[in-house]
Amino acid sequence: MTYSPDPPATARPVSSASSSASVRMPVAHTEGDRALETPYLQIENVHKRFGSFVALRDIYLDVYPGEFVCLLGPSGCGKTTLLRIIAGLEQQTSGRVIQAGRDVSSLPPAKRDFGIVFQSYALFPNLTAAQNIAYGLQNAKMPKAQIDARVAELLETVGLAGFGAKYPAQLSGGQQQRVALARALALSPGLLLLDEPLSALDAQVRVRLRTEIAQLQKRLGITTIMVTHDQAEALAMADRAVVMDKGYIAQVGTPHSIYQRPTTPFVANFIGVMNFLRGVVASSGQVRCGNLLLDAPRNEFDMNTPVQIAIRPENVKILPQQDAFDSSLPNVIAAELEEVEFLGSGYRIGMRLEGDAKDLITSELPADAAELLDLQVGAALVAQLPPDCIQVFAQEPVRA
Ligand SMILES: Nc1ncnc2c1ncn2[C@@H]1O[C@H](COP(=O)(O)OP(=O)(O)OP(=O)(O)O)[C@@H](O)[C@H]1O
Repeated sequence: MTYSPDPPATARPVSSASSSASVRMPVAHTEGDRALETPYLQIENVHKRFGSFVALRDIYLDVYPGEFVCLLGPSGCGKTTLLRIIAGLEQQTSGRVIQAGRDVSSLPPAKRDFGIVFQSYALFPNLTAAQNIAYGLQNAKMPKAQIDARVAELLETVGLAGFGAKYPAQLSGGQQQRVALARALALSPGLLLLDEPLSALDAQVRVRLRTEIAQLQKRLGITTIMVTHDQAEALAMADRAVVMDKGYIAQVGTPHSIYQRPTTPFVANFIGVMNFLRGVVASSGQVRCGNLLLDAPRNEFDMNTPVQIAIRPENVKILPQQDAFDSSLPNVIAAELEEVEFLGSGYRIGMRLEGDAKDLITSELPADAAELLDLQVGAALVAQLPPDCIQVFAQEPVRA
């Protein structure tokens, strides 16, 4: 599945309930060619309250056949609640869930068409791997010979051929999660729901399994929605990520577009690392941060509007000392090295800008570039903030 890197976003209507909330914008739901397709799953204006607490508001989302969508956001933003509503494990306060053209909004989970994997494996401890996988097939009254063949096929699919007779306690966390995945796929559901399926695993298994799940999902072509709070996981696995904040959708897009063009400081700060510098608009293409006048992309803000400019650490360049005097280069600034962190493949450094802004700016450097520099704390550095790598946002609190 391919998406254009800079797709035209289509917007869905904002409900009357949301029109009063100026921070909530119509959200982009589909990208590129997919906007012309019929969605497999449609979330229409879903709201969820627990008592007086609003857990979800104005949720519109279209998920396309075969798509892998990640619901991503900080703890408590509502991603699990949304997944549970899609499964029918939680009832929305209002709004509709349409799957394969069928309104499933009020159907119990058993009447819906999905397989689900939870964070906590949730296997029956007294059943073998094969029996766990066979469980739903037996309930569906499939003949035994067919069940045996299907279980063998599923064990093979999840890389556990030969492990069918083992009990959960005899399997590693990663293997148990593969069994849970095979069980979720057993009845060939139309939709696969994954609720933080990797978060209980150690880092290495987690990375291996995420690649395997993503490959399997593509091979099977099964429409998949995964909840995660791990942005690296979402960026690595998803066709599209849905970034949520405090019960609403902050941005939907390909991992690439969300990383490169976050639409709010919250998204910019949540996905990857972002430097922010506060300032005021000096002209449509310039922002003044303290005594620094920085070139920035043209923006729509009025003169003197308080704004913040954002730039990713990997885009902050460290220049040779002599370039400090090269007036043809834009946004060259003097800084003092304050922190050095070795990342393995390179270094992350923190620099205090000279002048009255005194902000701390982070830069990431490949090891070979860093080795040419004097990375002693207190060293004078010359940094550059390339204007085409800068985004200008309204000044609002950065929430993370
Ligand atoms: N049954 C419930 N009763 C009351 N409040 C609830 C209930 N379930 C969830 N909430 C609240 O709704 C909000 C969203 O919860 P949810 O579990 O969807 O968040 P999340 O984004 O999945 O967070 P986490 O990553 O920590 O699991 C939270 O503030 C949570 O406390």
